[in-house]
Amino acid sequence: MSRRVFQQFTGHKSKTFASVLTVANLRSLRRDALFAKQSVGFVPTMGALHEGHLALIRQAAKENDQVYVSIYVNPTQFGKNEDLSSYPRTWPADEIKLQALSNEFSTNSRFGQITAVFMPSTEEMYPSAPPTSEIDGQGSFVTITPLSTRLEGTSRPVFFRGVATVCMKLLNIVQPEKVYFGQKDIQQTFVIKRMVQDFHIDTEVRVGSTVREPDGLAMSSRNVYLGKRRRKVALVLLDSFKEVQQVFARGARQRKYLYNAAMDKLLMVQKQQKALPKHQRALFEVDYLSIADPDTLDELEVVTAEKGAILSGAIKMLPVEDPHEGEDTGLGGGTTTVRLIDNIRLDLLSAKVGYIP
Ligand SMILES: Nc1ncnc2c1ncn2[C@@H]1O[C@H](COP(=O)(O)OP(=O)(O)OP(=O)(O)O)[C@@H](O)[C@H]1O
Ligand SMILES: CC(C)(CO)[C@@H](O)C(=O)[O-]
Ligand code: BAL
Repeated sequence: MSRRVFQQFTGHKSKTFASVLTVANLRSLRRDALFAKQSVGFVPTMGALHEGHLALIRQAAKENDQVYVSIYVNPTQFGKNEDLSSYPRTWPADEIKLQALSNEFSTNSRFGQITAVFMPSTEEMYPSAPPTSEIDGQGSFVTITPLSTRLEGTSRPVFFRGVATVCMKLLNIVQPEKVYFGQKDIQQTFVIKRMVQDFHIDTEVRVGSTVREPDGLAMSSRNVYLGKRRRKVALVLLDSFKEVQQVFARGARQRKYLYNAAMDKLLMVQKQQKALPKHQRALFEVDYLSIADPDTLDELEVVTAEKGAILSGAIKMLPVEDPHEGEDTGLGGGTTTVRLIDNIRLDLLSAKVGYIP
């Protein structure tokens, strides 16, 4: 929807943001901001915007004069058999959400303005060579090891190389005072912080809390693939974290007790689902469960009450079996495996009241 049509549709007088396609144009805007002594906060995304993204943009607008958002589905972070081609691309809906936010900010002097939405082409982002997703592919890459090789990196071996590479490019282009990432992708925040530190990038990394659906499921652009049946079972990962919170609140500190509390829950629900007829069940596989140091993301053998831990994991919701006529199987008809990640901060205070931080 064009901006004019949007205004007619909503009756709002919109504050305009520039949709920027090239590095040169983005840099020119950035120079204007610098000369005007306006601070810039930057929110990188892959689009298909939801409340998680909007919360990061709100945080950026509270802390900066100007907000730049990027929408770019970065090919190098997708493995060869991952969902690059089917990743949701929803620009008209994204534009409406950004415009609504922009209007909200323009009526409140405590908020900065969304100034630019950067939507580069792949030729613009990878100027000298076509991007590759091969593990041993050639190209100009940023690798942050060993952090990138564990947890998410085990299942997605090129993922963090792609993320670090594209974020390095984006940070070089935007040069924001602050850059915003979501806690939902916790390992990504560690990789980016390490990159910023090790390459002396002049920006502050800010991490926004995970935004959840009313029942607790972490919002994710990929949730649209789930459909009703898998959506119900998808909560099992968070439920397994709640089991860990309970045993931690009761005094368990050793990894094996904490780990087993989560795993028992996951295996129990898996068994229940397997026992159901094919047309009713939603099967899933556990990819990993991690209980890690909140400062380093190294796995912990013992979790102390003082320090706590980051509890994270990933499950794969397998394709919907025997869908019945008219069943809501989600975008893609239930044929795709949907990989879900989540994490919580495990600490005594929140464990005692079962709060999900
Ligand atoms: N539920 C959420 N709460 C807070 N931040 C989020 C949430 N979901 C995503 N983000 C953050 O938004 C930024 C852009 O993420 P991205 O565009 O990949 O969306 P996504 O929902 O994570 O999609 P995906 O399905 O690929 O996981 C990242 O910093 C990510 O951590
Ligand atoms: C940070 C990011 C935009 C890089 O492509 C992506 O990994 C994401 O959306 O989390
Ligand atoms: N939110 C992380 C982007 C990805 O899963 O590819």
